[in-house]
Amino acid sequence: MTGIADTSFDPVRATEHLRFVRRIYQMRTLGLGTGFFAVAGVLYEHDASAWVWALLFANGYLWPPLAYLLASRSVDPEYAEYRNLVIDSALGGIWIAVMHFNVVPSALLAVMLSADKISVGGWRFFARTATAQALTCATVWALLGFAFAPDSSMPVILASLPFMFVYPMAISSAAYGLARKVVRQNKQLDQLSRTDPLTGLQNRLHWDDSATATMTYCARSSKGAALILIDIDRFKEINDFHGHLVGDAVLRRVAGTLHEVVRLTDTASRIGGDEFALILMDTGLDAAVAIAERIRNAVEDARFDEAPALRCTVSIGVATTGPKTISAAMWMRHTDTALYRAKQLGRNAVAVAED
Ligand SMILES: Nc1nc2c(ncn2[C@@H]2O[C@H](COP(=O)(O)OP(=O)(O)OP(=O)(O)O)[C@@H](O)[C@H]2O)c(=O)[nH]1
Repeated sequence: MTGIADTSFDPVRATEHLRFVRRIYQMRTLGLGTGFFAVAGVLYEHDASAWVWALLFANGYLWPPLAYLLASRSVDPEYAEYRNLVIDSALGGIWIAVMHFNVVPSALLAVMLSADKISVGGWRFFARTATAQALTCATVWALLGFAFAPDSSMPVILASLPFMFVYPMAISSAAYGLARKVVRQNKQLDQLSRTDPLTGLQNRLHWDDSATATMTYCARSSKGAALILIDIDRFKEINDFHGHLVGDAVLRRVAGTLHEVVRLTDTASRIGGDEFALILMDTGLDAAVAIAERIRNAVEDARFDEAPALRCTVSIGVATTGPKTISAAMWMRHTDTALYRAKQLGRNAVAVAED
């Protein structure tokens, strides 16, 4: 802790805060717009003076746009909006006292002003706003000589109905929208955490899950799958001679070749620096070797604008699931041995795991 406030501008957070201000503006417009009628029913019965009506009108229809302007133009829109929410509660407290605690609209005001605070800032924020509400309510109640008339007439109840129905629906709909957003963002995060940023293929994490899931599926369905391990030959030399940017282009080209051969049910992953894995579902050894040869040929034929003289090859090991591969780790080891043999054969070769 340096004790110095962090004043740096974060555009992503600023956009989030403005979105929050807009969301609250919509909720406030709806809540106060319908809440106006709940209070108006009581004011009508009390034969309230013109200035009280003017204040109610200002609170119901002028305060929402004013609060929006104040928050959206503030240096710290989020902080300003939280302050506006406290003001909402304080104003609500005033109206409860002005209504002499007429039970239906007063209870509605108290409940709605509590529910939206909890949904926005949790119980601690609710405690702050409830305190503000209680203070203004007590002050105005004292100024009005502790007037107390809790009975609600039918017209007052009817005038409260729009607020009673519309506002909770809006709060629920906003909460549902936020929950869906969280689910969507979690999916995106999961996708990102499983993707190799350089090649767009699945990363090692996903490969481990896919290999295990494939083994389970094969054991249950008595179907087979093939695993192809691909390693770029002398990749270190490519990096050393042409530079890492060209090395990256080679990695992307090999990944592009894998993208071209996979079907929806297959999985292509980058599982190491220059090592790739392909799981082919429902595929026998011959078909897997044919695909491995296609990959080997495609990489051999590849040319690179960044390094026209560069020729690149891959060594490939192939193994299918079978009695010897009772776990994903064993399947991997089996295929790795085949890949090692392909390297021993002089590289740019495809080798099959021995039974
Ligand atoms: N450009 C680039 N290079 C990487 C990346 N990740 C790992 N490498 C490099 O990949 C190289 C892998 O080299 P080795 O494992 O020695 O293998 P090799 O040179 O291909 O040798 P053989 O496999 O025996 O043919 C290392 O030099 C790593 O620095 C990457 O994301 N980009």
